Amino acid sequence: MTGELPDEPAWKAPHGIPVSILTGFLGAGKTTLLNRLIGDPWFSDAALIINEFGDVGIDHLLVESSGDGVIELSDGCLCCTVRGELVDTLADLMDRMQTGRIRPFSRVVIETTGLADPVPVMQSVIGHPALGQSYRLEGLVTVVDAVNGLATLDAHAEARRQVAVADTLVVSKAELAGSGDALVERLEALNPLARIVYAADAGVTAEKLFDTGAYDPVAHSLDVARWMSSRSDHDHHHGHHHHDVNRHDAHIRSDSLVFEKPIAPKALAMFLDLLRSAHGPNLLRMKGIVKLSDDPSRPLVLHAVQSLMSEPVRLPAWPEGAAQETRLVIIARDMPKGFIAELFGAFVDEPGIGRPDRDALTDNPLVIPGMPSRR
Ligand SMILES: Nc1nc2c(ncn2[C@@H]2O[C@H](COP(=O)(O)OP(=O)(O)OP(=O)(O)O)[C@@H](O)[C@H]2O)c(=O)[nH]1
Repeated sequence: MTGELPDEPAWKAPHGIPVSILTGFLGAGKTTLLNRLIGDPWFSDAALIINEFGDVGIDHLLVESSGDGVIELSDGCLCCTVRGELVDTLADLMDRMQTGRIRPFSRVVIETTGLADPVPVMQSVIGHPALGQSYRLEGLVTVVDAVNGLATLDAHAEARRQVAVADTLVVSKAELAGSGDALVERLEALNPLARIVYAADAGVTAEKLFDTGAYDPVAHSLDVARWMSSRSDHDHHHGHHHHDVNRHDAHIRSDSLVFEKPIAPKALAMFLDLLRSAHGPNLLRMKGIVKLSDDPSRPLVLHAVQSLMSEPVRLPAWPEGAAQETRLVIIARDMPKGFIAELFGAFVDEPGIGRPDRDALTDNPLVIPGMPSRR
């Protein structure tokens, strides 16, 4: 779970119960959205973790309490509140399921409070040694209010982070806001990885919202092709000018790269180690699909939140319609322009003028102790 690359190029299916996180600033419309979706059959084998029962207004759905604060809704969804640390709640749910005290669930949705920084929540899922065996991070959904969204993004760093690290952005209250173009443009600039949907769109079902297919792009219809294509290409061709549109967003930047030649697994491992040790705290989100030299027909999918990387998944084949080349998109704070391409180039390409060379980088005395450099 700490991001070791698999030694064997075997197909590796994702494991663990998928955990989706729903966030959004105060009053953005998280509860309204959950209320609409909770009747979906998708929720019947889910466990929903919320902050307070009152928040979700599910009273009409309550049937029975299985004791100690886990309740079962009439459609089967299990519901509980966070008590103490989130990791304890997740561990407790798993324990109860395994000991037969609550009915089995096959997915988890966590609604965070409006002011929460979602990164520690995500890290508590993928960074926890024991929980990481039982759960995997499926994705982060952030609700943004079309009426107040721009002002909220201006005023609150937490709101910008919620947008910057999301897999999916849901625009609520669009019917009250006229053209939401300025908001959408701002969201795209803050996070070119995310797909943007409208809360009022009837096509937005629980399954479509929460199952990102992040780790299984062959079975799902193509999260990878989407996040690696349209808007990151746009980003390429147009440089980064729209990152400077708003001074508040100036230090959150995305950087992406495309690389055609297959990459040696070792070179990739070194690149990732160095990226995380040198840039971990500022790295908000990374997604990538990598063409490895051991078997270029089976790409590796990478996901990271800050310095924590989910276990990489080796796909059996390239997603249909996706170009068969390595693509990495990184969203980071205070990242020098072109940093990723420079660093990547040092590991996979010939070192060039103005590009740090591999030996110099791996000898860097500033590399965090304990981070293997695998020379
Ligand atoms: N018109 C309209 N109103 C909405 C929409 N979504 C939410 N609202 C309203 O916005 C207000 C806040 O919505 P909530 O769903 O409670 O927001 P929340 O994000 O759960 O709020 P907190 O729990 O306080 O963080 C409520 O009055 C909702 O009725 C929407 O899509 N359209």
